[in-house]
Amino acid sequence: MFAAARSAFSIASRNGVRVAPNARSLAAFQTADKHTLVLVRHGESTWNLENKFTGWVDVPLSPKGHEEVIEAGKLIKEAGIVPNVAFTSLQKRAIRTLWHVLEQTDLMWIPVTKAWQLNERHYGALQGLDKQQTVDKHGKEKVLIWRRSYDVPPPTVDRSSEHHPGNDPRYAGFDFPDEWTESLKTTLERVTPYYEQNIVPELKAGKDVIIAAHGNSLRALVKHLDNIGEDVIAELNIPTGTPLVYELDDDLKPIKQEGAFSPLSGRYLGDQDAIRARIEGVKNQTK
Ligand SMILES: O=C(O)[C@@H](CO)OP(=O)(O)O
Repeated sequence: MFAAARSAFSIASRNGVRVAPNARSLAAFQTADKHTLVLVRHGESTWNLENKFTGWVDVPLSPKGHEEVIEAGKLIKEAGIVPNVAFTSLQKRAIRTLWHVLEQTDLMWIPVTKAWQLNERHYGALQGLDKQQTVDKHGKEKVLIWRRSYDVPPPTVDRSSEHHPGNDPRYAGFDFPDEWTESLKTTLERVTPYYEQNIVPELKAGKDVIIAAHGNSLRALVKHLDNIGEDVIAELNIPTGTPLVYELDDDLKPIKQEGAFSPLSGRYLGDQDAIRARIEGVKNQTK
């Protein structure tokens, strides 16, 4: 939405005041404009720094990660983007990322929803292992298949493992299989329904949305948004702490942005060379 109209719309809604004088002007509000969806992968975590498979292990941001996402918040503010609602995972590296962004944009008051469906992909029995040592043990090809193939999951953990979600109180009330791990495909199978059922209604209601999440949960989401093929998504890496801005049309289909890195339609905010270097860094975690 146009900034002024958007803020009038959201302030009036917030105060419970009737916003649009009649249904026709409300429709005009909603059709004359684009919907903005901002995706942010968390900043560098302590285990990104140590090069360990992380998945659902709840590690914090590193000092550099904090800096990255403070900068991400500033970039969102400078771009004039004013999200109305926010979503994140149950993991502190993404939650803290969102907090920094909302602080920098002076939007700490907007509604925030946390959902496990936006978590990082569960890395099964690889969680906690050093990525390079895993390459040395199993070979580069095998590890690349575990990291980036669409549907080959890493080895599972069972209920006796500290990494099984059944042993973590935050997942109480959710029923996970005894043998648990996730591929990008199964990650997509929980991210996409969550997006459709919980985030799409917000976008359709005229809200602009920010999602702070993870490398692989966001790979799943952009695969869905941009209809990216299984082979192509294997090559796609998402940099830490870098806002990725989608503009969606009335059917919530992405509108290709100028400067978008193919195959994405959204554009990254910030120094484009530095972003390319960050993407390369993610790729090279297993050389
Ligand atoms: O370890 C992880 O959970 C993820 C993201 O940090 O790693 P990768 O990029 O190897 O999928």
